Amino acid sequence: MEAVCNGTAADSSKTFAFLKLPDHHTTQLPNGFNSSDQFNNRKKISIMGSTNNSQPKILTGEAGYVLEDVPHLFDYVPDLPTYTNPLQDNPAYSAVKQYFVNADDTVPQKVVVHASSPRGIHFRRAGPRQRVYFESDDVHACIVTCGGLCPGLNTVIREIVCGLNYMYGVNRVLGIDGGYRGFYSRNTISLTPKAVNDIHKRGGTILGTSRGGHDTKKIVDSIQDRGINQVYIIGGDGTQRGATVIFEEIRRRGLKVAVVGIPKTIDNDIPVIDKSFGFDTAVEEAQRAINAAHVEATSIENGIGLVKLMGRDSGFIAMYATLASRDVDCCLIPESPFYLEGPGGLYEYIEKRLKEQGHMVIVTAEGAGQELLSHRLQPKDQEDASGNKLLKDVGLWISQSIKDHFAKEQKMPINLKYIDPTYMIRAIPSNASDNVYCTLLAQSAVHGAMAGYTGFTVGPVNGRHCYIPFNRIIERQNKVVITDRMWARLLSSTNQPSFLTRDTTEAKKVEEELPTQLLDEKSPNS
Ligand SMILES: Nc1ncnc2c1ncn2[C@@H]1O[C@H](COP(=O)(O)OP(=O)(O)O)[C@@H](O)[C@H]1O
Ligand SMILES: O=P(O)(O)OC[C@H]1O[C@](O)(COP(=O)(O)O)[C@@H](O)[C@@H]1O
Ligand SMILES: [Mg+2]
Repeated sequence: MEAVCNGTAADSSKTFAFLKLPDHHTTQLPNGFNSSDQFNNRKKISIMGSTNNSQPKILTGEAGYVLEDVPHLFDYVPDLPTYTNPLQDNPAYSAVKQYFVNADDTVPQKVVVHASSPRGIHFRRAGPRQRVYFESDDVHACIVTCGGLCPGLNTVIREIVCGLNYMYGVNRVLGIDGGYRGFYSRNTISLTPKAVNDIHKRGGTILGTSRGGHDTKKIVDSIQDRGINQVYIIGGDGTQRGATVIFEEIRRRGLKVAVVGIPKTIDNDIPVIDKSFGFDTAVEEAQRAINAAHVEATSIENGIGLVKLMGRDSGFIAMYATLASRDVDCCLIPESPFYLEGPGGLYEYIEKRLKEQGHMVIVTAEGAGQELLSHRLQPKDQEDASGNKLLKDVGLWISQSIKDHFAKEQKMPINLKYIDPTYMIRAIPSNASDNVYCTLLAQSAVHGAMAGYTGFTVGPVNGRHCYIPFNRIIERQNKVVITDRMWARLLSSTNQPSFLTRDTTEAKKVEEELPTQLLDEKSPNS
């Protein structure tokens, strides 16, 4: 490959721009975007952020244009050579009109606009670049999977290995065994296209996973000792937090190591991206549990089928599974507080439904109603090894509460069947659409690392894959907004009460708290 040496932030002319945008720090940044792969129309753009610390890298342009950019290796490694991208000689790409994404391509976060709207926040478009910052023979990549299982993990692993090999001729890829702690306490696995050929057909992760055990210093020591220069980290919100501190430590040490996050969350609680891999599969598989609950409920007098689905803080799986099924009479999610007793409560609704149709199906997300049972079942505030709050089993609690209520004064004989398919759902392989999605995620991740970007998570924003800075991924959780039309669609489909009637002050509080968070964002469920 032909090597060209670029100037870097360190040796560029020091132009500083001071700007203030809502929700971001005002910082100063040397105007170091002197790579051919950066903005060509640089004159129009002011830069905010910092190239050598962990402040967001924000560029602003005309008409309210804002680019929330991702770090690049040349931000802190001086005199980096670049190479021609081997993709241009790849037969698979020979018929493609434009191999490489335009260096100026960015993707808007907000697609619904008015004539007078500012252009708003954008992210750098993912894809292959004309020049790469690694020579194929020099790449030594590693892949790690952390957190809970999710359909599609093996597909992402497979496609990173195959993408690196088939597109960039990279032969050295290590699998880290058993999550973050595997960096320093376990053996590694050599990953070749042959070794990963069939793994997408299996659930789980061939690398193993774990919670807890994140020791940043030991992890980066291990990366440095092994000579790894591309780190692909697949995991949820906790994992992306871990990836952020690994990236910061790598930058502090001045290492030429690209750190790339691939978002994994079965319950879709990662913000900014359209949706996470495994989510479609989970919604589809949840139908089997809901169908079983429906069959049980309709086969017996006053049958109630209750299904608990994943979703600690975000009720997307429950909401979409309910909307997809049409057999569900009531969906309970963490974002929408509910109550049992009195007018407008769950008991009243159950009684009404049983009288009307003789059966009913209830779907609850695992995080729903936690405030109602916070003082029951388990001693309070237990955590898993990663520090996630352990939830009480809302399914068991609701089952018992409903049974007790209808048994009281022999009110009404009911037959309740409780189904918890959590681990059966998350252990299956991904479905066809998630498999395609995983391929795009993995290939976008590989293109980004080869192009020298680092400290980013990859994911689709309004259908286009983007490089999103870590801070945007970890700053908040994606949640169902119950004042959006999607939740209204659900309420009108199930005819369940909104549970906002008991106490108008409670209702008002919910309204005040929830809608504003997404006003400036694309709401994924609107
Ligand atoms: N704030 C954090 N800093 C560093 N590592 C973290 C942080 N939060 C979680 N982790 C690590 O990330 C890994 C996965 O986190 P976890 O919350 O269990 O799953 P998920 O990534 O699916 O949310 C664990 O090894 C955990 O130690
Ligand atoms: O029993 P485990 O392995 O801790 O996993 C249970 C948790 O994993 C999940 O499926 C996913 O959680 P993460 O996104 O944090 O991995 C949750 O819905 C559930 O509470
Ligand atoms: Mg998590």
